Amino acid sequence: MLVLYLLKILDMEISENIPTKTSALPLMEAFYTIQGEGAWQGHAAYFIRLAGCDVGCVWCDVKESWDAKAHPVVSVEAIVQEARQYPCKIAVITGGEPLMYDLTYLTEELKRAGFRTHIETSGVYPLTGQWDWVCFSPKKFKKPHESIYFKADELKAIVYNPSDFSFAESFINSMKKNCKLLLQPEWSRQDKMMPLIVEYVKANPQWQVSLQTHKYMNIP
Ligand SMILES: C[S@@+](CC[C@H](N)C(=O)[O-])C[C@H]1O[C@@H](n2cnc3c(N)ncnc32)[C@H](O)[C@@H]1O
Ligand SMILES: Nc1nc2[nH]cc(C(=O)O)c2c(=O)[nH]1
Ligand code: SF4
Ligand SMILES: [Mg+2]
Repeated sequence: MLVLYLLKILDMEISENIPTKTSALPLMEAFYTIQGEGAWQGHAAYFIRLAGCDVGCVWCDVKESWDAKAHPVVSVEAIVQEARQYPCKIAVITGGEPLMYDLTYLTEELKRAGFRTHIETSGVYPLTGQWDWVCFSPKKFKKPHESIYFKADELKAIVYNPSDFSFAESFINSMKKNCKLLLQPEWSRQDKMMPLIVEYVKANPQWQVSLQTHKYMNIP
């Protein structure tokens, strides 16, 4: 009885100390551009790149984002205020790994400002926030959290070597029925992997090709 009472007090103290909303986030950069990848490729979008990632992909194209402490913590209000200056209706939250943070308040405020909310994630942390589009890009370096499978609208697998086709296939039975299936070559291995991806998609037409088109357009 006494033990239960102590546990209750402890629980109350802990819950009182947990902030109810994450009102500020480490921000590496935010920029207005064209979504270069995936199902929404070609649409104007405002990108919000949160800092911090512990997944450790050897080929990550934004390693400067990994150390959250190297970037300023910015209030959600300031992030959304900046976003509102642009005419697009899509806000893409990326990183780093954005799901390291509770994104409930950020997505509430973006929606209140009239944005569609899209996320780019490796899915290794539980999904928080209200999302109009979830791009799940699984990584061999860290196992995804199971909350991502049913929520993902797009599975975007990166092809760095031929074993990545079977890695990509290993997820499809867990995904919801209408989830888009995309294969994207790792940028530095494009020349080697592109012919394999083309043949794979021709033989397995449930998959589509995704390219990092912004890198060809020389835009952020
Ligand atoms: C930089 S990550 C940030 C979001 C999240 N951490 C993730 O990995 O999904 C954004 C997207 O770029 C992809 N990406 C990162 N480096 C890449 C590379 N060298 N070539 C191709 N795609 C890459 C990721 O797989 C992910 O889909
Ligand atoms: N233009 C553009 N499109 C993107 N799609 C996903 C990106 C990302 O880094 O998450 C990205 C990016 O960095 N730039
Ligand atoms: S999970 Fe995303 S941000 Fe983190 S290392 Fe991998 S590609 Fe980079
Ligand atoms: Mg990028």
